[in-house]
Amino acid sequence: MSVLDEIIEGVRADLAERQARVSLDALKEQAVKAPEARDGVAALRGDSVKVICEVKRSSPSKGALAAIADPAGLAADYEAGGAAVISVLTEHRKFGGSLADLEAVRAKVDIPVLRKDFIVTAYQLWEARAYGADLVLLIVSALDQDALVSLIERAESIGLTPIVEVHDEDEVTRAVDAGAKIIGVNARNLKTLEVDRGNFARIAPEIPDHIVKIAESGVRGPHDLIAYANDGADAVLVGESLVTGRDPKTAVADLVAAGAHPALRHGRG
Ligand SMILES: O=C(O)c1ccccc1NCC(=O)[C@H](O)[C@H](O)COP(=O)(O)O
Repeated sequence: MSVLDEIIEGVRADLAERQARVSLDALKEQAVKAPEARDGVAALRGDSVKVICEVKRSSPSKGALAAIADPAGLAADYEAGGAAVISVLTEHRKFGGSLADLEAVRAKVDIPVLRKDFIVTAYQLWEARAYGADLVLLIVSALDQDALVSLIERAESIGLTPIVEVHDEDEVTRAVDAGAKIIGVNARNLKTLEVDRGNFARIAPEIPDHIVKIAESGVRGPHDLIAYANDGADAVLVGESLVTGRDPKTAVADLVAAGAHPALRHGRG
């Protein structure tokens, strides 16, 4: 069984437990009362390379990264540093996250918030909206094509912006065919956990111009952002280097400043 399969097995078990406790109708009622969704596409477009900053306590590849007792406080630091979007890992078993983290972060910041999880059912989309998410991650390799198409449509119909994650050219084709407006290319192979920053450069040319392109994983500092930007990234998604560093606000500000450099502006916006 691959790491991704193992994660999804745990996600499905936890999901079954939540579904037994909270009906879909109750979630829908909660979602109706949630603050209106913020525009995820608008937040990720523009002249500069945008920075998505992640609240990440642990990971299958690295184990414990940071305790993060106050996820909302960390998100506020990210926002003060100039983050465009906050990503909150809500998966619990491997990443130590929760829907409570998502809710607390969304209540604290004024920028869009991504529910980063392993979404396999529409119930999780309603959960995302009920707890305040503006964007959700949909991982192509975790879904068959019918499920991908239907989850993108459902997400958009309830006000969520889907980020569709790919790892190779075939998955780009599937994401584009399914109607993705934002595609994230993950440098981390979810089967081997190896990070290959060259993955973005190989795959990005296959993504049509009108689609927002995010380079996910492996950003250690401004030099990696610049490399991804030169290969066509509109945004980068950064977790580990921010949660393990000493000063997240300054680290984000450094990335944002690098992303705003006029030399990166060609062809963007
Ligand atoms: O981070 C992992 O080890 C991991 C393993 C299996 C599935 C997903 C995983 N991470 C999710 C992510 O995509 C990253 O958290 C995100 O792109 C940030 O990456 P990084 O800056 O390298 O922490």
